[in-house]
Amino acid sequence: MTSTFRTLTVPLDGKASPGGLPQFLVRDDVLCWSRREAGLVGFGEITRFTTTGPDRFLEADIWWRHLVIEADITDSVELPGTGPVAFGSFAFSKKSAHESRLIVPEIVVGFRDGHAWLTQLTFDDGVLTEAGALAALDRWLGSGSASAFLPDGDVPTSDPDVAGDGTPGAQPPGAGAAVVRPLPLAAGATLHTGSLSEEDWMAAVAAGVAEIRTGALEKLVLARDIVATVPTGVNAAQVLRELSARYRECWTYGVDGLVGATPEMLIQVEGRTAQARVLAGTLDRRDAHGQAGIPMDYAERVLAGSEKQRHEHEIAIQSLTSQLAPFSEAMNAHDEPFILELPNVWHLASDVKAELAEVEGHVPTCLALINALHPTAAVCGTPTLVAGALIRKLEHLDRGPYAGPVGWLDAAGNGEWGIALRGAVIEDPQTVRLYAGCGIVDGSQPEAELAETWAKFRPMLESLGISN
Ligand SMILES: C=C(O[C@H]1C=CC=C(C(=O)O)[C@@H]1O)C(=O)O
Repeated sequence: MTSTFRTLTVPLDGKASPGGLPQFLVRDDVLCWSRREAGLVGFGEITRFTTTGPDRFLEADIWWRHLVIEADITDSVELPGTGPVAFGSFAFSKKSAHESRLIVPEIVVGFRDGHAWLTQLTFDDGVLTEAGALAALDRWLGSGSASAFLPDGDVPTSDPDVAGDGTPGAQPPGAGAAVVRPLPLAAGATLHTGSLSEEDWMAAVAAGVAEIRTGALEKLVLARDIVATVPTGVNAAQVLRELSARYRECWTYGVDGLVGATPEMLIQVEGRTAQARVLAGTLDRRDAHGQAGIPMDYAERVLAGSEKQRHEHEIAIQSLTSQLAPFSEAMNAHDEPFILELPNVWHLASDVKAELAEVEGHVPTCLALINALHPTAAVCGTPTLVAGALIRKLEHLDRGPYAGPVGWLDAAGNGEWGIALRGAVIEDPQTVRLYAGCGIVDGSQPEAELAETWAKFRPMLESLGISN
């Protein structure tokens, strides 16, 4: 690649899009990071970096820094997420065959704090203009309406080469804004066993508990997969819209076939401030009759009042804060965890905030932090190496990107990276592999953990139109 990497960011009129970012989730191939009405949506791809192995985060960090250091950036908005941006997804395991990736889109639409913007990214020669960026957005949306988002209402002259060049399969931008209720059921969809049958997975949980009782480790997270076959084809854009409408406390992600809505923030970096949301401790909101009738005070008693759940949570916070400490000047975590209410489950949650320290004259980038933080006890266990080895022995599963970091980063090192939970990989247009796991400690019951995996599959099953 010899041409210069160039980007242009211009403001959009957020008010012209009252539905915010989910309105732009109109294509199955969008790159997505969204929470409530804010976030980033990417269209197209101008380059990508892929890698495997133990140094995947640092290799990606170096690649990205090299790319942006020479970039020609015009940015009149100047917020985290403006200018050059890459979306990424990383394998959970350093031994995984799955490729970790950073993808640089051609177009990004961003919303945050009442601001909206559009970025065009390119290696091509030629002048980047607001009109050209809007025309490119139109092309991805398959419409001629992007100019309605200009702050002053001007209708720019579109680039005649690209204007009106609707992309096959795209829907008009408004098409995805409304949430369809009740959820459409996918005709003929079926579910299949993944790597392990339910019985074999429960045996693995029992083996994990036995190992914990020997004192070899304190906590272990065991996951399993199931496969959904959807003969009518998976509508990824619809899945993303459903997840972002229903799981408003979560971060909805879509990167190269990996889709989901995670409640767990691995690390969010904005300038010198880093934040994380640590979860551990789960209670299904459905009662024995399948009704979501469990009251909050019951959840508080069972989660916050349970020694097992508190212990599991304590281990998760300890694992994050001890890894973050060397990069921080100051850190605060609430003494008491809070109850996070999601449509499917309750969680015991804690938010951690750190003021980042300069290391060798630089604030660490989000990928440098991820390199130190991943895998946390919430998805692996404690001690990490013992838990990791046991996961490989007991799960019989390459987790791929499940439970790995997923998110975005910008040229300044800002970014948001969740842990890819409550998600799935769209393996082909009719096949989706769903993943869910549970923290296992002394006292964990295999049947209860199996039931918990079904509660954690629920967001994806519902958004795919499969009821359980
Ligand atoms: C491993 C998963 O959840 C983790 C995050 C929150 C609560 C968890 C738990 O209570 O077991 C898990 O540690 C998953 O959703 O697949």
